[in-house]
Amino acid sequence: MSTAVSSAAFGMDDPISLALRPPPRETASQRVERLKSEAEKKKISDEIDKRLKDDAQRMKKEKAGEHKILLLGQAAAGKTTVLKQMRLLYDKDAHNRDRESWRTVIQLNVIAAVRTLVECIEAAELADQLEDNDSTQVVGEKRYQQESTGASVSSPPVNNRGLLARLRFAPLLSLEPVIRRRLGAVGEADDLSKVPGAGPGTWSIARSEPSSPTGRVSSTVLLKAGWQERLMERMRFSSDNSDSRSVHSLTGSTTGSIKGFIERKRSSPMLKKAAQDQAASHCASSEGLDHGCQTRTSKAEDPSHMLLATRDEIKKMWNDPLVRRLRRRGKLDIVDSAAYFIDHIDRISDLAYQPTDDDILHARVRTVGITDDRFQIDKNTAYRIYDVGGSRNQRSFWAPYFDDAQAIIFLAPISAFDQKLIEDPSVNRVEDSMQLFSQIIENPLLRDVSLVLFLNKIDVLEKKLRQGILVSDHFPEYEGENEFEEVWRWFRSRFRKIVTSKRSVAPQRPIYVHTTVATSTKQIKNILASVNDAILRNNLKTTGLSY
Ligand SMILES: Nc1nc2c(ncn2[C@@H]2O[C@H](COP(=O)(O)OP(=O)(O)OP(=O)(O)O)[C@@H](O)[C@H]2O)c(=O)[nH]1
Ligand SMILES: [Mg+2]
Repeated sequence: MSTAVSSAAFGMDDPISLALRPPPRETASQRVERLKSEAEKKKISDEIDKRLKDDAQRMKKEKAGEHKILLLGQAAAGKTTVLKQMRLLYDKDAHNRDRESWRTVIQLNVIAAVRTLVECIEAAELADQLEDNDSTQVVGEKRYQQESTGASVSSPPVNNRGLLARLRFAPLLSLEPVIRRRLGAVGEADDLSKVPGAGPGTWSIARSEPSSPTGRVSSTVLLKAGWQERLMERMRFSSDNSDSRSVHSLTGSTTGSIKGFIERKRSSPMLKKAAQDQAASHCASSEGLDHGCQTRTSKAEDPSHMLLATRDEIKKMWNDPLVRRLRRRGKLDIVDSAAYFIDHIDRISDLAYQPTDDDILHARVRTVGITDDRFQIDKNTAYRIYDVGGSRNQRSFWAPYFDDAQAIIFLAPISAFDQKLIEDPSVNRVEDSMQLFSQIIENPLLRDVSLVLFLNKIDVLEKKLRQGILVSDHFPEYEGENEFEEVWRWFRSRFRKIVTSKRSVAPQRPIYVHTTVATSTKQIKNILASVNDAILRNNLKTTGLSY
């Protein structure tokens, strides 16, 4: 359909060449106009060619029984968890092959959870101290008055629980960057173009990803697609070479950081004693130490040994009255799976620990870029699943994958009603989910795509409501009881309203809504079976909304 026909291909007096020949005595401005119009026609022609090619490809795939499904939703919505479920259900061999690599991620998840707990204790104490300072000012004024009358007032006690916890867990926490490096993790603010294997183009926008607005290191780990293969490769390499040099340099820095920390805390006799006790017990707990901490063996940088040595302390901290209070009030800024892993710390810290299927489903790795997996569902059907990174700076990479999709599974974690986006702390996470869902259903490219909405993490929602966290504190327009069934029905009605308001975009498009716990294999298995039916039947254009 191209209009740029070469005169070498045809004689100058054939009909096409004659039609394309510039008019005689063409002026300069006419020539510009003509070329512009030709370029315009070529662009339209190319678009039609591409459309025809895409349609042909799509028909070929459909004929081969392959269905393209996109997993969409904000960060931590549960997209990768659904993908893991699919792997567990439809490709058990691949799931089992990956098992070992999840062990390291789970250990990192636990260590990051411990760090977050320590930070939360410190923050809570700081807030208490600031409050105390305010009252000290009042006390000071009173003291002045009382001193003048001969009475005395003692200053309020300073609590050091946070500092003690940081000290106690310093050896364990110092492993976090080591494991992140070992996994090839990408930092929140890292230049993704430097990630091994990251190509240009789709990665460029991700470079501007800001660090957490709180200034804290993210508790989740950012890994690029293919991390499992790379990790297994590295593990094989290190077991072949048992690189003692890197072990020593790493443990050197671990020891250095503990010593530096102890030095800085020398001013407090109570902390000094605790630090010395802790350093001594840490040395004692790392077997094979012939010459004290100076010549630590690799066990000091082995997360398994470190978790084993500190598991009772972790349990103690988890059950500390302050932490319990923060947990009860929903003030613990910790990932959803942290509680699961700490509850299973005895098993996870066992030296022979092997992750179970449930552990793998709870492990948290943030997706960067887009992953593409193929599952053979039965003899005639295959799924090609695209799992995307959900944070805001990743969303611009989704559009090229919309082209020939047949179904979208959109995940909205309604348990996040009391949380803000990491990327923008002024935005409520459920509001963001609704906005994103709205953008997806009004996208003309997705007019013919079956939509399946998972209102996810309802187990977490139920727990939060039981803890007394009020929906109306975050959605003042909510007037119902703070009761599970009423709350999830209300959120579902909010999403339904979005569908109704955008109905004109695709009046016949089927949309299914499920309340889900993505970590529950039994539930997801049933729901995926119905998703499968919906895609295969493909006769829902007449059904309209179906809840
Ligand atoms: N309790 C509970 N945890 C869930 C549920 N769904 C997912 N999770 C956990 O939530 C965390 C985040 O889930 P992911 O599947 O990694 O989230 P994602 O949507 O892929 O996030 P990005 O990759 O950052 O876009 C993981 O630790 C999951 O185990 C759920 O229904 N209930
Ligand atoms: Mg993911």
